[in-house]
Amino acid sequence: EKLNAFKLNLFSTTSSSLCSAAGPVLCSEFINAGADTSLTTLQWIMANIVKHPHIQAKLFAEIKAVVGEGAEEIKEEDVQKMTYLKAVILETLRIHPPSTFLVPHAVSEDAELLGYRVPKDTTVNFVISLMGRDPKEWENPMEFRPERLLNRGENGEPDRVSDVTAYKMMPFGSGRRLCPGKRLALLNLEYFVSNLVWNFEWKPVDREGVDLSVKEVFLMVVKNPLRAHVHVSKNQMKA
Ligand code: HEM
Repeated sequence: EKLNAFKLNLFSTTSSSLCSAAGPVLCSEFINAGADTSLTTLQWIMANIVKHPHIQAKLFAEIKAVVGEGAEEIKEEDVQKMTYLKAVILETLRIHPPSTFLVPHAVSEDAELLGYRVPKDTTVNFVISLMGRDPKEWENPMEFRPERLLNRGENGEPDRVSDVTAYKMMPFGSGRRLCPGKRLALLNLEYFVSNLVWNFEWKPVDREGVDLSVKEVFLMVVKNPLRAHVHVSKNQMKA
């Protein structure tokens, strides 16, 4: 309890006092909550990219359209222009959020949810791993189709990623306890995935395919770690 109270104080203190007094606790908190979740998600994304060559090709084409031929590294500012990349990452988080549950939440006053009465102080758990696969919300939910998360741009405007992560799927939670690392995590994933696809061509190992079975070890991880043939991309050979 003391530690939790301390952590709460941490988030409300000024950055200068954070640096001097509470920096190490904040850092370890962020490393614990941020490392495995990000790494697990990266594995799921790459597994889906290897399994679906047409998605890898479309991603490569988008990257090329943004950076042009011969670029060595995809930079932070480049990924902001890559809408399909963002949709691939979100589509992965829809089907494979690393966490099954959110941390338990509670209602601070009597509430009604979908016809159910939820009395004040009741603990509410969200099974986010099922939300993204709900056939009432998602057509053919187990199909990996990033396009479903894109809104077509009108009057020549570029496509946009639909903002569904707060209600139809919640890989980062929602509300005031929303994952504070959400933006950092997405940026990291966008950076890694774009560079991995730009610099290498990923193919499944012959006859093995890609196994998307899940293993629950606190997080929902890839049961049989991804094995793939990795080739230096033609683009980099030319460069
Ligand atoms: C793909 C990567 C990540 C996913 C899917 C993820 C997901 C989540 C989820 C579901 C929660 C619970 C939110 C809720 O109950 O409403 C959470 C909390 C948290 N996350 Fe993340 N996270 C990721 C990356 C990160 C990173 C990179 C950091 C830090 C740098 C981070 C720091 C935290 C912290 C400190 C909490 C606790 C917040 C609180 O209790 O109020 N996470 N995350």
